[in-house]
Amino acid sequence: MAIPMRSLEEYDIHPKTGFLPPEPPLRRLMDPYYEPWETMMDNFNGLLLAGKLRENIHKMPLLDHSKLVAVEEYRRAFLILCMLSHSYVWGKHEVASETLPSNLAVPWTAIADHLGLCPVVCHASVILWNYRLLDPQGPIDLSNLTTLATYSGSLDESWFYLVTTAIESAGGECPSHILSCIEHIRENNLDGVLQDLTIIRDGMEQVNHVLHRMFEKCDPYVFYWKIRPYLAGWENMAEAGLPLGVIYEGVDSIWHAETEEYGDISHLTEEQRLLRQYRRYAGGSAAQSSLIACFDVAFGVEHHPVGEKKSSNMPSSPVDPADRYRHLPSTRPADELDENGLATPASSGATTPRTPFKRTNRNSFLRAMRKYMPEPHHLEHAANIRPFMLQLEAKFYNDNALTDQEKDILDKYNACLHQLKLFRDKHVQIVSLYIVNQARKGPNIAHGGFAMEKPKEDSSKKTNGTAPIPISPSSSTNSLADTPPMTSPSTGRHNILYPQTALETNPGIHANSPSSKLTQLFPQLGLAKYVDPKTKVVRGTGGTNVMPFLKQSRDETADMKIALKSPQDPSNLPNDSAAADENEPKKSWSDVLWRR
Ligand code: HEM
Repeated sequence: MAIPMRSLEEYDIHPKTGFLPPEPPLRRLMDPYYEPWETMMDNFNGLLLAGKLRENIHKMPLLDHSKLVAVEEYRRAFLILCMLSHSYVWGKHEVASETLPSNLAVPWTAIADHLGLCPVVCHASVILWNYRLLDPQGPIDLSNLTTLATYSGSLDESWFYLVTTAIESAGGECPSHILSCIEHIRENNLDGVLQDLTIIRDGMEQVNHVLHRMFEKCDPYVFYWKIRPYLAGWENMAEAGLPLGVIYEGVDSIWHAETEEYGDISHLTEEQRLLRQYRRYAGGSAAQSSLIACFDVAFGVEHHPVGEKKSSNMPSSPVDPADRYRHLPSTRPADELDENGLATPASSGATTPRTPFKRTNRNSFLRAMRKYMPEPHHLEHAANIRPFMLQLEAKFYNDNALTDQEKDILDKYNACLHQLKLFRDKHVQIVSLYIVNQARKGPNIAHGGFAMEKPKEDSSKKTNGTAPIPISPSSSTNSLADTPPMTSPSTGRHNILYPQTALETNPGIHANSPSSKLTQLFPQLGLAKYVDPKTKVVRGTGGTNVMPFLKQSRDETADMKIALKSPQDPSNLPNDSAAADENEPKKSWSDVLWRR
């Protein structure tokens, strides 16, 4: 018997807006109890700029999340805590903080648990729950959107988020039609299937149209050097001084005598207890978009570990043995130690939340990203559309008897895949421009692109052409002025200002930091590298080797197209992937180039 489908509500899908909530997110928590958070948000960019954010956060009370009622309030609170916490950890020209104070960590973790998320910035917080309509009656598109919060206060950052919000809106009708398509397949309602696929294809075309607009108002330089650093999480961040992640104060240190947890930890040393407070999370990435993941699930796109599968369009490269994402990483470094203090491979995945994954997605990075999507959005439970298309293909070859309507359905399925492939084509170009090029070129000027007065030169201390570090005395105890430099002059001063962008592989661990002691005790933890020093291969949010990964993902999408070849016509043997797709445009030069 067929398993009944979950309802749209259970997936938290709206028929028109998809994964975006149908009403714009709350602009403010109205309960005066939460005023300390909202007041911080009123002054957020200013405090960060003035170097006063951390000290003001220290003065904030620890608020009880349980006074939040509606899910909209939880989402607003989550956005606030994402903004404050990432700014707290990364600062502005401050040393990254290994500790998140309890007044952020405790409510953030509880709210994340409530929403089925991890306490770290994610796509849902900055894209789905971070917009306002200029005209409340107007559409959710780029002519009518503005953001509620940004880290940098820049229009480029707003545009980066809003393009992505507008993508979610443009494809908003697709998720409900994916579910109805599956329902229509079960009912053998082929008119319905064709209609659903047509709507999905049109939505995807709109998605691609919006993605092209990223270039208009988001400057790649600003993105890479001023925005992306704040979206970084604390996984694979040894170079930034966070080899073990961040200590969530008060979260994993509250032990209740009546729970088994208490018995578990009573024998632990102080260091082991400290280690248990560290959490490691990937940062925010649109790879956490439920919409794109839902297309993959619907069309049965198979993703593999990078390099593992030879795609028809790409030479196979060896699986990168240094890629942390060959296994699902644990979010707590302590989980990687067995009782003897030895590291064990992290095979189990997230501690928050646990999700069963469908086998079509064998790429661990993409699977890991699922735990940064709101839990109801996981469509893995739903059957996908592909098995029906494979049935049609088999019918064609066995009986040579597809009806015109069945052929139309296959064509539409291919057309949807083609749109997804076009999306990934354009995305590869974007990443090349916004990340790879920026990382390779480095900042305009060595100290991070800031114009500043050249100090009087002391010829005896000249450092091979790099400008001095622009640090003014600050009241912050964590200011860079107080600490020894993290890099030698030859490795580039910008890494001191933007440690998240560091290309070299020396762990930037500070003397006397909690992690410096712990990494001596547990040297096997926390020193993962994210750039190959020889090739300078740039890795993404989670240590993925970005370009091979994204190109493989694009090719895996194209490979799913089902081309019907006439068995009578030998010139039409498989491999002519364009033949089945009436919508396949002529290859552009960039297409040809990207394929090389
Ligand atoms: C300036 C714009 C963008 C940049 C620089 C960018 C960068 C990246 C990077 C570096 C990755 C690799 C994984 C990671 O490290 O997180 C990635 C993956 C991904 N991004 Fe983007 N991205 C951008 C915009 C978007 C937008 C607007 C979307 C739409 C929702 C999107 C969807 C995805 C998806 C779905 C993946 C996973 C790989 C795949 O499914 O093929 N990205 N992106």
